[in-house]
This record gives sequence, C-alpha cells and structure tokens, in this order.
Amino acid sequence: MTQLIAPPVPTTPGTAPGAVSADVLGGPWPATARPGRGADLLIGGVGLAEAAERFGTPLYVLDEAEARGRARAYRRALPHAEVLYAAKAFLCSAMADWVEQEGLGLDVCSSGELWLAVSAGFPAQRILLHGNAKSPEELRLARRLRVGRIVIDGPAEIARLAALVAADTPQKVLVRIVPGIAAGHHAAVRTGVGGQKFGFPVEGGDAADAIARVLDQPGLELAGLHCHLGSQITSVEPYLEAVDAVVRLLAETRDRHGVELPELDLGGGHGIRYLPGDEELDLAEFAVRVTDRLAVRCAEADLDVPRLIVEPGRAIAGPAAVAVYRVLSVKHTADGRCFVAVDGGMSDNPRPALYGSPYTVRLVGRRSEAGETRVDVVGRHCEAGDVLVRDAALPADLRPGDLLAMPASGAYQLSMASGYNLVGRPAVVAVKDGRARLLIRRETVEDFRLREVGR
Ligand SMILES: Cc1ncc(COP(=O)(O)O)c(C=O)c1O
Ligand SMILES: N[C@@H](CCCC[NH3+])C(=O)O
Repeated sequence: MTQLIAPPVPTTPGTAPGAVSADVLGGPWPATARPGRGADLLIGGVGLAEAAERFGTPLYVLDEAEARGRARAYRRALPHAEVLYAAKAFLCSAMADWVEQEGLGLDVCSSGELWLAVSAGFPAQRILLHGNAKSPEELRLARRLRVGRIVIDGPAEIARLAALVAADTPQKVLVRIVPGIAAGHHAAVRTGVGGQKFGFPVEGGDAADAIARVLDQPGLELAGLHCHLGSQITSVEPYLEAVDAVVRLLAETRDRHGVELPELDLGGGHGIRYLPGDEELDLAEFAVRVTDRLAVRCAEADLDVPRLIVEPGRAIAGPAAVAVYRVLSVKHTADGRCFVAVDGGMSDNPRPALYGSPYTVRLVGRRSEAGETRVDVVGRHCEAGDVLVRDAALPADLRPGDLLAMPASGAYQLSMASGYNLVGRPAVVAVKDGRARLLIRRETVEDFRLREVGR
C-alpha cells in the first residue's frame, strides 16, 4: 500500500490555495471529504485526482470509515434489532468484512452473492437469502452452507425448499408479504404494492395461504414475516404503516394457527442524499418511532413483541463511494447546449438512464476561475440516453483531461454495472487514513475475450 496524500491539509474552506469550496463538507459527500492541495478533494485522506492518476479512471473510491461508520450507526440506533446489510447495493470481500466486523448480518439474493460472502469468511448463520426466483441449485447451496434464514417469496418455493430439508434439521424461513403500501423513488422499485412480482399480497389472502402452507411443512421453521416496501424512502411514515400491517397479520396468524412468530423483518429502502439539499431517512427517528409503534401495536394485539430485522443497503454503501471520471470531450452546439462526455457512463452507473436518478458532480484536481455554466454530463456509450447528470453546474472552461467527482456512488452502480460496448467495469479503491488500496481491478478487454471459448 502506497501513501497517496497524507500531509496535513488545510480544512478551512476557501483559505487553502486551490481549495475546494465549503459545499463539499456535508450533503452527499462522505464525512471525510476535505479540500486538498491543488484543488484536489480528499476522501479518507486520499486525493481523488491523485488516486485517478495512480489507478486510472473511471474509478470508484470507497471510504472505509464512512461505510463502517454507517454500519455502526445502525447497530447503535437499533441495539435490539438485527441489522442485515443488503449486499445487492454493493458487495466485495472487503465490504463483507467491514459489515461483519461492525456486527451486521447480510442479506443476499443470489448464489453469487452468497458464495462471495461465505468465501470471504462471512458466517453463513448470519446470512439471509432472498429472491423471487431461487433456483433449486441456489436453495441447495443455501442449505449446504447452512444459511441462517431463507425468505419464501413464491408458492413453488415452499415445496421445493421443504423437499430439501429433513425434519430433524429444519430451515428457518420468513414469508415475504406485500402489505399494499406504495413507497420508493420509482415505480420499478416499489415492492410494497400489488401488481409486481415479489412476495404474497395480504389483500386477497395470498399471504395468509402461504403462511398456512409453510406452517404445514415440518422441515420449515416459520420464524416470521418479511416485507420490503421499496427503495430510497426518506420518510418514516410508510414503515409505521408497514408495522401496522404486519402486526395485524401476526395477530391473525396467532388466532388461526395458535403460533406467535418471533421475527418481523421490515426490509430496507432507507433513503440517502444524492444532491446537496436532499433529506435522508433519519435513522434515529426511524429507530425510535418504529420500535415504539411495534410495541404499541403488539400490546394492542396482545402479542409478544417480535424481534425487528432491517436490511439497509443503500444507506450503508451509497454515501461511502465517490466515482471519478475523466472528461474526454466537450461539445458546444449551435443551439447553446454543452455536452461534457466522460470515460464512463451507463455501463458503470445505469441509475440515471433507468430511473432518471439525480446526481451532482464537481471538478477536482484543477482550480477554475471561470464562472459556472449548465452542461449535460454524458457517458461514452452508444445511446443518447446515456446521460449521467443533466444541467450540471460546472466551470465554463471545462476541458478534456479534467476530472469530475460524483458522490453518493456506492450503491446500485457497480452492482448493476454491465459490459455494454465492452468498455469494462471500473476499478474500486478503498481509502482510509490517507492510504489507498486496490480492492477490485479494472475489467479489461482481455477479460471479455477470455470468456470466449469458441468461434
Ligand atoms: C428485500 C430487500 N431488502 C433490502 C433491500 C435494500 O434496499 P436499500 O438498498 O434501498 O436499503 C432491497 C432492495 O431494495 C430488497 O429488495
Ligand atoms: N436498483 C435500485 C434499487 C433496487 C433495490 C433492490 N430491491 C436503485 O438503484 O435505486
């Protein structure tokens, strides 16, 4: 590990030569963001521009302190709950280590995520397996590795899983229900309502039927109910409604079957800041109000309070990474538009193209005295929709070679990255205390070629 930038840096915004202005401190940037020398921006004590020189671009710079700090904050806010990091947001061995060391469990939704986590040494008993279409092989792997919980998401899975399980070594399961609550930043991620593929709707009785069928299987130990409303939710209210709905079903289950289920999993979906003025879900408020509401509703229904489980992904990984791109071209058109094309795009961050998700970017590594202008920051892919940031406010003298940094890039970017145009997925570097270490190397064209076994 080589030290990149470790000298003490002036942290008073505006006083350092080439300082990055104060707006990097807070908002969507990691808490370790500081102005660096030569208009660089330090994350975890490492200059983004210097990291870009050393590791190339596009580069994802992952702030270990931010990721760990966020995981720790969940443990502290919810000391009696189980917190499972949702690996789909971003997973690599280091991330698995960090959340494990901070006392979290893991939510995985494929044999790939499961295998990576267990290979990294993550204890399988602290892993929960999701998925609306788990293959027989995935279920077998989960059983072989002895994962702690499996979430039943569809009718076929009940018999499929039961067939794999001997009654003397039962599998702990949760049933995923759909409470009929609409929440989330885009229709594609709203899973708390009917008309989408996940879970068993409460309305109409599918959830109650699934519960009855699972209880009938001697090899399946029904530990509780699960629901996941959606993603990028910034208000606590939908979670309170979810508590109401799930407790109602827990009470009905007790009345019908005489069993009190000991666990209630509220899924994830906790929103973060993407833009400077954004609100994030207030974790302290979430913890207090959800815990209180659960206690009240259980008392009303004369139920023991089940153990709460939460599955935040974005809220832990999202704010921990900054993506760094190099400008390849600046195109001014006669109709007054400006397109700033960078060396990444929808293959490393499909979110703007998929959901119209907003982002902010800033110049790093060069001080500009030019005023701000509005530009579209676009990717390098063969689609007009490959736009990373529309109407970004950036210096008017932006030019090829400049570096742009995009915060809040830790979740659902690399985990949804593709091989489009054979550009290759970016490298990932962890930064901490002024040091940078390569976690994931850049994907090269040779990686694509090596998968070819015939012609
Ligand atoms: C079942 C389940 N749990 C947890 C998550 C994590 O969501 P987020 O990263 O928004 O917290 C998701 C994804 O939305 C999910 O589908
Ligand atoms: N990919 C979505 C989140 C989906 C989470 C999975 N259930 C996003 O980027 O917002």
